[in-house]
Amino acid sequence: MIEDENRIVSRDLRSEDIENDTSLRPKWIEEYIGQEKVKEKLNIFIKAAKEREECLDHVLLYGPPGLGKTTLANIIANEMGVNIRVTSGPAIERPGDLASILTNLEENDVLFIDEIHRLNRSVEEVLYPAMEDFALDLIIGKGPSARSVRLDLSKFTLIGATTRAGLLTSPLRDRFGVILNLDLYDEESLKMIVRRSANILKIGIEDKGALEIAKRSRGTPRIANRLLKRVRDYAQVVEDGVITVDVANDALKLLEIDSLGLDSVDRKLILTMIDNFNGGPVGLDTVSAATGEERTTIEDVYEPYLLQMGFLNRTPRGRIVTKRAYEHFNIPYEE
Ligand SMILES: Nc1ncnc2c1ncn2[C@@H]1O[C@H](COP(=O)(O)OP(=O)(O)OP(=O)(O)O)[C@@H](O)[C@H]1O
Ligand SMILES: [Mg+2]
Repeated sequence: MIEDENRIVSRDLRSEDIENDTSLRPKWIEEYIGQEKVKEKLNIFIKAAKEREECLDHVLLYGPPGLGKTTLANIIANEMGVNIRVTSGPAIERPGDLASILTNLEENDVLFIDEIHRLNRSVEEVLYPAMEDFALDLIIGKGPSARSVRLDLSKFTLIGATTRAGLLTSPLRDRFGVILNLDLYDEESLKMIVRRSANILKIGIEDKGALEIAKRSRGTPRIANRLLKRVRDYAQVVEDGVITVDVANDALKLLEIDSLGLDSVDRKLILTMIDNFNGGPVGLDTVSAATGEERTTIEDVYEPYLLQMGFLNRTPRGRIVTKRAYEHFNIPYEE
C-alpha cells in the first residue's frame, strides 16, 4: 500500500511498529481486546478441534490494516499448541516456492499467508488441492509424456489475511471453512488497548488520557499504540511523565491530529468532494483522480473510518458527504 511515511495515523506497518508489534502483541485469546464475536466463534472452533484432536479448519481474516489479523493468526497457533509458518502473497513468487513451504509443514501446523489476495494465479492453483485434500499435484516430465503425480501433505491450517474478502477469487474464498471479519474498534476497547500497552511499556497514564488517545486512533489498535508512544515522548520531555488528559490533548495537537483522529489526507478527501463535486454523489475513481490518492488506498485505509464516523455514505451512484462532515469542517450545508 502506497502511503506517506510521515502520516502518524497511517494504519500501515512502519519500522518503529515492529518492536511495538511484537512486545505489545497479545498471545492468547483472553488478552485480545474487543472483537467479541470473532473471539466467541474462535473459542468454540478451537475447543472443538482440540477435542477431536484435529487441526483447525482453514481461516480467512479480513479487515482494514492494523486491526490485529497477524496477532490473531499467532494467537490461533498458540491456542492450538502448534507451530506457525508466516509468509505473504507477494513473497511466494512461483508454485515451487509454495510447494516447498507446504511439504515442510508438520502435522497440524498453521501456515499464515498475509495479503493472500496478492498470490498469483499459478501459485493459487497449488493451494486448491492442498487446502481441500492436503495433497500436491505435481507434473512430471514434459509434452505428451508428462504425467501428474499426487503427493500427500501433512494436515495443516491455512490462515489467510486480507483487507477485503471481495479481493479473493471465489474458488479460493470458498475453500475457507471459517471466515472472520474484523471491525474497527470502539473507543472503550481502544482505551483498554492503550492502558494495556502503557502498562507493558511502563508508562504512567490516567484514564482520561487513555480515552483521549483512543478517540483519535481511527478505530485502529496499531494507531493507538503509535500515538501512545508519541504522547509518551511529549509527556517525558515537556511534562513530568504521566499522561493526563491535558498532556494527551497538547501532544496530539502538536502532532496535528484533530479531535476525531482525522489527518490531512482525510481532510483532502472530504474537502475535494465538497469543493469540486458539491458533496457528491461522486464515483471513487473520480475522487481518486482528483486527489491523487490510489483507489485501493482510499477504499481500504481511509473510507472505513470515514464511513464509521458517518462522514460518508456509499450509494449506488457514488459517495456522498454527509451533513455531519460539513458540520465537522464548519462548512454550511445546503439540503
Ligand atoms: N485486540 C487487540 N488487543 C490488543 N492489542 C491489539 C489488538 N489487535 C491488535 N493489537 C495491536 O495492534 C498492533 C497491530 O496488530 P496486527 O499487526 O496484528 O494488525 P494487522 O491486522 O495484521 O495489520 P496489517 O493488515 O497491517 O498486517 C499490534 O502491535 C498489536 O499489539
Ligand atoms: Mg499483519
